[in-house]
Amino acid sequence: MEKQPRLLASQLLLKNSLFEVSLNRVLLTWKEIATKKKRVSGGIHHPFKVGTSHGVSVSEILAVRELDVDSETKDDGRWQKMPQKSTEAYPYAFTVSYVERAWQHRWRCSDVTFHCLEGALCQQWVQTIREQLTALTSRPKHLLVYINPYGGKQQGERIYEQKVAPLFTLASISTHVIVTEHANHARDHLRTEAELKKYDGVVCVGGDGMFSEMVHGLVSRTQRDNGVDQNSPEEKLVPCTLRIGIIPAGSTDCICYATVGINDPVTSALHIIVGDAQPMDVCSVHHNNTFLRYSVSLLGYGFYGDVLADSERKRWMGPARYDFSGFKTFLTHHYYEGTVSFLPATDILGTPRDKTRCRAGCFICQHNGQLYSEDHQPLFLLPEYKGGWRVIRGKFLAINAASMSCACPRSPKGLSPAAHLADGTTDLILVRKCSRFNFLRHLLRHTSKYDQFDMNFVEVHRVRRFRFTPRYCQSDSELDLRENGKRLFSQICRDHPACSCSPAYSSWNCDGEILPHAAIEVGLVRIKGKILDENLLQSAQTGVKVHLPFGQ
Ligand SMILES: Nc1ncnc2c1ncn2[C@@H]1O[C@H](COP(=O)(O)OP(=O)(O)OP(=O)(O)O)[C@@H](O)[C@H]1O
Repeated sequence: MEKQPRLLASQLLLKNSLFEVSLNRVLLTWKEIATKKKRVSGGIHHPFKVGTSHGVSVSEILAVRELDVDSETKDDGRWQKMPQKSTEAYPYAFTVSYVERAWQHRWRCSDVTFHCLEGALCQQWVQTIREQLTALTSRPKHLLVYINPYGGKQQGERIYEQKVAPLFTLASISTHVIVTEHANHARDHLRTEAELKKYDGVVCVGGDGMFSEMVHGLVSRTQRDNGVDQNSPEEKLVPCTLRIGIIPAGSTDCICYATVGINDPVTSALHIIVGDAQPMDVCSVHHNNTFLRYSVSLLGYGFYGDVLADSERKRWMGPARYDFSGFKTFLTHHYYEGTVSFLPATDILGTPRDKTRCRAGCFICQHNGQLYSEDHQPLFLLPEYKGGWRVIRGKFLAINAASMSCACPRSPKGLSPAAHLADGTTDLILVRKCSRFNFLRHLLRHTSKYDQFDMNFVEVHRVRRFRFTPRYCQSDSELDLRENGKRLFSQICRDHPACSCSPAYSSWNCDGEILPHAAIEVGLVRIKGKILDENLLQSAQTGVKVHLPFGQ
């Protein structure tokens, strides 16, 4: 790495020991100076070992502030440490708040306070560090925050006020906070009223449903402002300029978990503050050339659709409704007949069953993503688009399209562990009709180290587009009259699951929302941002810049 010129270097006091503190454009470092008389005065324990160098990347410094040493040590009646002689000799101090990487992808805010001999030196340090922070252009300064007070355990407001707002204040981020009053409040506000030019990003405090509202609001607004028709699957979408941050406060928070590696509001807030971003693939779902929804994680028909439909009727149960409905749906063991057509992604690196895992700076995403950059020819001109469709008819317990691993705390490797966040594909998983026992084996493998695709009734394809048509209709609106009797009968069966007959239709679970149509066509659009976090793909921010939708 190129050696950076030093901006400042001084000997400063830290926890009663002298440190050589140095700053360049990239790093703030401090190293204890080994002297015979190591301690300047009386000994308190400190965690820094002599001679060990400590460093924090400038991009992970949250704030710097001058400290009023007098007020820090004056007697206000509360318990406090005895004033140290050393701080009398070094009466000026500044504190640097920075990101500390804790365990399991968890980030925490840490402080380090340096004491100086002179006030001018202290101010110089504060000013120089502030200048470096101001130069970081990817950091947000003004955020629009939506809180769902009813998501998850209904703790959204408390989580924001107690854990997130103080960090935004520390980092000098101004916020406009809206507590939603009804479902789709955030989506509609973003789509119509929000003065987006005033903000550097939008943040949702809630679960996957709230994130989905933000995606729909922002993407729709951008297309409308630019005169783009979302109903046409061939239409090239205009990129959004704002990013979306997620503070997890929902029931499953699958998107946060899959992108950050952990569901922790403080970690997510810190990722937002330092301006991390992660590109994401987005599926657009159409029915008869009418746009229905976007999906960023799971599109599930059959099992996951039925679980959602049942759990929505049991919202009063809280997060436990998913367990209850999951168990109930497993017992009903309904399968659905239909035709799945899909366009395999043949020009890409990686397969759904390889051992790769998407990480920040993922090579596969970068390589495959090149295909979708604006500099390349439209996808529908690629040879594979001409007649490359495959068709599978059958009886399915589940049809799932995973645009990301869909990892969550219950299934840490996810529905499709090797799926990529931003490679322009989705993993289509078909689970054919099988015994309850085999289906249970398949489901349990999501929570174990065993391959959930290594079963003869399961197949997985990495695809660019797919369609599904249920057996009993050409399309939902062109129902075959002869089948009407079956549909009616199936509805009765659905209402009375003791009957062993399977209903004709399931619902699509689109990122936790029910879709009103069974017959759908799915293509991918691209939401693009940039990746700054080096350890993992994980970052709380999603750079919302939509690129190519796929054409036929
Ligand atoms: N004020 C509100 N009142 C009622 N519903 C709301 C309100 N604000 C948002 N919603 C809706 O609540 C639904 C669920 O919200 P959210 O995703 O935040 O929590 P969750 O469903 O518990 O979590 P997850 O989606 O992660 O399982 C969303 O679809 C959203 O549209």
